Amino acid sequence: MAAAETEETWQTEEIRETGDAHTKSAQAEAAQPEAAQAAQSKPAAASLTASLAASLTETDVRRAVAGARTVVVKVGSSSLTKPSGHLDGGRLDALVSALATAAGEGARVVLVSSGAIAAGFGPLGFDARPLDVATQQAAASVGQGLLMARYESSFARFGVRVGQILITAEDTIRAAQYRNVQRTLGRLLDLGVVPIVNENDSLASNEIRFGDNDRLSALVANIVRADALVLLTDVDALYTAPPSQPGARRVGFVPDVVAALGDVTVTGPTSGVGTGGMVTKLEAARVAAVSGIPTVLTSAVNAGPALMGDPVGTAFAPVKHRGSSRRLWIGFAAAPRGTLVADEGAARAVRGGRASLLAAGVVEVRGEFSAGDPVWIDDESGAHVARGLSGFDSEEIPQMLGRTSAQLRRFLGEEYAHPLVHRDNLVLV
Ligand SMILES: Nc1ncnc2c1ncn2[C@@H]1O[C@H](COP(=O)(O)OP(=O)(O)O)[C@@H](O)[C@H]1O
Ligand SMILES: N[C@@H](CCC(=O)OP(=O)(O)O)C(=O)O
Repeated sequence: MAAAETEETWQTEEIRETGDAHTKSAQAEAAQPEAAQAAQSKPAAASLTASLAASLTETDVRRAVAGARTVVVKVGSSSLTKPSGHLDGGRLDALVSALATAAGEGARVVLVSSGAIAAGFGPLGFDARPLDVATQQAAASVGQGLLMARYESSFARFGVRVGQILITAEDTIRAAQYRNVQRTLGRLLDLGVVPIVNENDSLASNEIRFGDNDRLSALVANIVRADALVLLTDVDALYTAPPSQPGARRVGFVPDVVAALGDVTVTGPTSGVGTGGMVTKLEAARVAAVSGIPTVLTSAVNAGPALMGDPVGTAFAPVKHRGSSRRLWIGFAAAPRGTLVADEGAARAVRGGRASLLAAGVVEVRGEFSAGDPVWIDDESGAHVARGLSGFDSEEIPQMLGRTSAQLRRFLGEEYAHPLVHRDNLVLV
């Protein structure tokens, strides 16, 4: 690696408000007339800025990781597999040794493991990672089984049991299914099992999928209320530019990942088997940071030292505030399926962070979606205001537009007298 020697630390500048509405409390009054909503809405910016003030030092972050009661560790395909499309058992065993040691010391460990596709294409006779979705899904189906078999035997060396959890974005954005995932993960941890999580690649449809396990790991960290997130990859740390570029400097500590995003050059995967590259790892660190979770990013061979709090890789400070975990899922988990266009008053009320989106303030519906699907809420100029879960199927909505709750009740029935998007189901963007 041509990375240079100088270690760099970003100083915390004034924290910018970046549209991280996922951190904003939108516990709001029930839907009200627009004027009342606007009058009661308090600007969230001041409290948001205060809550985003990152104040932890690198030592604090390292200590938090070492002392984490619950830790989520994500490992990438390139750290577990060979370019030929087969598992690299030796590297997998080394990772498991580090995780089992942490578990043996009392940590509740969740492993988010990539590698299903990368471990499956070789046994299927392909020379390189397949490009078409159907073959990727077939490879994942084969590779996931191989991966779990190897994890089971490797953890068994330490008397540790593992459990497989395959998640689709679709399974988890709805409240009931989200709680189901949360409950299963919690119970596995209570039973002393190491849950091994991956996206359900064989079944996830392309339109609605995480696509990368970096973001998934941050969301899982949120769902299990982890105390730390460790991202393991094939590079020892974050650099100011892709490490192959001359002059790239290693970054030891990032006090404010939001500000840092503008200061580093990152690219997608370079390994041929990874999917998101450094772009999605920074996104994961950002999601973790706004969830109040410290993150360390380093290479898989550094898993043990990272978990012990040694100064390896890059440490990312969290912000103080821990947002609602379910809101994060709404904000990050899935691509919106359609759009509800809000009029000026409704857009203002929603932006205020305290209002549901009522049919009375919606002028247009676009796209085809079902109740519970994620949708954009746009203003009339086309700017995104929020993401939310629709309360109705798209085909039901046109007859509701512009009508008050009383009119909806009278003309369409009680079941229609509800917000199109309830305030608990939306996040500002
Ligand atoms: N600024 C950067 N600092 C460090 N690595 C970077 C940067 N920009 C791009 N990368 C690349 O990101 C790669 C890791 O991403 P990826 O291949 O998706 O790994 P994984 O399979 O572990 O998810 C590294 O090998 C590195 O080449
Ligand atoms: N879910 C996919 C991996 C997706 C992914 O994020 O891969 P990577 O960039 O290697 O962490 C698989 O198991 O093949």
